[in-house]
Amino acid sequence: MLWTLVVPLKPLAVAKSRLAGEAGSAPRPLLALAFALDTVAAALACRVVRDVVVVTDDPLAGAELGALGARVLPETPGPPVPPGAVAAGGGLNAALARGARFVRARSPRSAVATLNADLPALRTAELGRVLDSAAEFPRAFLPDAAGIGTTLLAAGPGRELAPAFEGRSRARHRASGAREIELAGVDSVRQDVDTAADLLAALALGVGPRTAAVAGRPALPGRPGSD
Ligand SMILES: Nc1nc2c(ncn2[C@@H]2O[C@H](COP(=O)(O)OP(=O)(O)OP(=O)(O)O)[C@@H](O)[C@H]2O)c(=O)[nH]1
Ligand SMILES: C=C(OP(=O)(O)O)C(=O)O
Repeated sequence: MLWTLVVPLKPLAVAKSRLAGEAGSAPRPLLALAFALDTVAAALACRVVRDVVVVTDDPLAGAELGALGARVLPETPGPPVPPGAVAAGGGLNAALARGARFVRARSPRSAVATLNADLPALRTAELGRVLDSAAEFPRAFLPDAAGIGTTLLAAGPGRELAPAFEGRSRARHRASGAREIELAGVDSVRQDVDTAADLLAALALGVGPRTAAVAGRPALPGRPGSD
């Protein structure tokens, strides 16, 4: 099964607020952008990913992610949000639902999965295994490394995504009837980065080249875009 991924991204100026003052000298918006670029580059290289739709109102991130090959959907309908202004938006679940509607309006039988934009260690082969596993169920999700949240929520053809992110979303997605994916060896798909400790864990797994450059660390060899 081939998937269209919907990747949500907050405006960089307000993204990754829990990293504020904790991630050494790297500016937080640059880290947030690097995480998103490494996440989307790895996703675009995945054999079972047909395309990637990024839902964001951030003009810089939109331009850079578009240049990688993602389709960029503004989160706020209407005229573009001026640089420096932060759109009101409807929050993460509204952005994801908007992305899923956009995909299904064009291709009603698409398999759709959300993927968080803060997975800088994401490995293409591990994402492929998670999506292959998700294809066995009408809806499925992958818990984050902390075991509290969710990094990926998938809906097969004809199924509503029904995203219930924010906070304790693992329990919410399970209660919604989505199947929890219990694969071993997919740490890079689970390792979201919210805190300085998460960033250290991602660096230990090996991050993509853009995060490595911003964080001042070597990139994981063999990652898309690393040289
Ligand atoms: N488009 C969009 N994406 C969002 C929104 N809220 C969160 N996200 C994205 O959803 C994913 C998971 O969000 P969080 O881990 O809470 O990331 P964050 O909001 O940047 O981090 P904190 O500021 O520390 O809460 C990341 O890819 C975020 O960029 C939103 O309102 N709109
Ligand atoms: C929004 C979520 O992520 P985080 O734990 O990164 O806030 C979530 O897992 O539902």
